[in-house]
Amino acid sequence: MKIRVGFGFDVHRLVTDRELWLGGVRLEHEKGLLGHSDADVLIHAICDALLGAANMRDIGYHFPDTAGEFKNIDSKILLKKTVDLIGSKGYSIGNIDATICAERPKLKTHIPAMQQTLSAVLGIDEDDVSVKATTTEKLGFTGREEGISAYATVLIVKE
Ligand SMILES: Nc1ccn([C@@H]2O[C@H](COP(=O)(O)O)[C@@H](O)[C@H]2O)c(=O)n1
Ligand SMILES: C[C@@]1(CO)OP(=O)(O)OP(=O)(O)OC[C@H]1O
Repeated sequence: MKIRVGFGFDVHRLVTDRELWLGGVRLEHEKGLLGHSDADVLIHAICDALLGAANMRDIGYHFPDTAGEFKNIDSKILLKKTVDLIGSKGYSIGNIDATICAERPKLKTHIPAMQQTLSAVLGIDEDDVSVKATTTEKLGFTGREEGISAYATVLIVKE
């Protein structure tokens, strides 16, 4: 059995007049994340972690932000495509551990919905998808609520 680890990181800017999508879940907030897609920063970090683990470049390589087909796309679709990409190299997902850095909104009550949504798209147990949240204690761009960042670590396996 081959076991590989991967790491992903992403940032998107918070702006008015955009929906806020995190972990495949739409949250009520006065601002949303700006991007070519729905800008789901958590899903993008997970996609990059999965692609990195399989040594298959990154999200922008497979889904360029210059392509009309990805404009405002639901990032859950990109996540499913990413699972299929690593599957084409024989890999399946062991587990995922991720952290969202956001001053606001409070995310703790939404974490179970994110875990449920992500595990369904990924085709793995909810117990294998960990999502955590932290503020950055009002420091930096996340602390000033200019943006939200996310980090993800994954383990993938090939029998
Ligand atoms: N957007 C967020 C940020 C944090 N949480 C929860 O609060 C806990 C404490 O956060 P600190 O940044 O002050 O350490 C954190 O462990 C999360 O449980 C949250 O729900 N939403
Ligand atoms: C997802 C893609 C594609 O719609 O666009 P964005 O939503 O701008 O997100 P980013 O994290 O910059 O990653 C790559 C992209 O090509």
